[in-house]
Amino acid sequence: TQSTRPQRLLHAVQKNATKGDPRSVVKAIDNFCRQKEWAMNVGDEKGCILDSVVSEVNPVTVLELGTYCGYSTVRIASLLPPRAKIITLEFNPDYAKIARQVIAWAGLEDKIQVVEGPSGEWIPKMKEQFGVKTFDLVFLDHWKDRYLPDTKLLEDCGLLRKGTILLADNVICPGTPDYLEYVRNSPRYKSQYFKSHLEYTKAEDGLEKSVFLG
Ligand SMILES: CCCNc1ncnc2c1ncn2[C@@H]1O[C@H](/C=C/CNC(=O)c2cc(-c3ccc(F)cc3)cc(O)c2O)[C@H](C)[C@H]1O
Ligand SMILES: [Mg+2]
Repeated sequence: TQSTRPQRLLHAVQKNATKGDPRSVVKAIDNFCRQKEWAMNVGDEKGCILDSVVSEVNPVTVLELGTYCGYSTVRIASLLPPRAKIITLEFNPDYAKIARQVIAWAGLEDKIQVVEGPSGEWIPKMKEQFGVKTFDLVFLDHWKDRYLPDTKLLEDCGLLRKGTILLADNVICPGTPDYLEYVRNSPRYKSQYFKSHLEYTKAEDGLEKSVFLG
């Protein structure tokens, strides 16, 4: 039977990346997407902005919405201090399966918890199921029309604290207009746009970094 693109991406990692070396996993995926098949990873250009935000925040508890193949999960986890953790939500079991294998190849299983299921169900359970008090950093990269409802859900569940950083991918392409309007106009956020390009292309895209003010 025909393989899927995520399966081919995983094989490229297993073929070209060094087991236990997260940055070589990131490189192998970027090379695969540049040379073989485009895939919707945050990519190397926006990835550098992601790296700088993660390094600046130095988070202990991270939430990622939308794991896909685990590219940004590995990229973030590779920069986390020893006891820090990232919980990543993925509701498609096939993608979750691929992501777990990419994460295993990077040797980052101890820092990453892949949770299978929809964000709407799991966000309200974060405290009781995973002992999360609040998140230091949230990376939004799932369906674009879910950024706003899930942000409001995070607020309502008390999972954001004064200073929590929300970092959102694709605010230009494909675009998240309702989310942008909210974080840029709400008195509860201080928002900043990082202009970049859609992964592996010359099209404009960017990341929106928003600080929750409490
Ligand atoms: C109701 C469930 C919500 N809760 C959920 N809970 C858990 N997991 C969820 C939820 N909603 C979705 N997911 C998972 O997250 C992933 C979804 C990722 C979506 N990403 C894009 O659509 C995109 C498109 C382009 C793009 C740009 C230009 C183009 F021409 C083509 C494509 C670029 C980009 O960087 C992009 O990130 C994964 C596929 C999906 O199973
Ligand atoms: Mg994206």
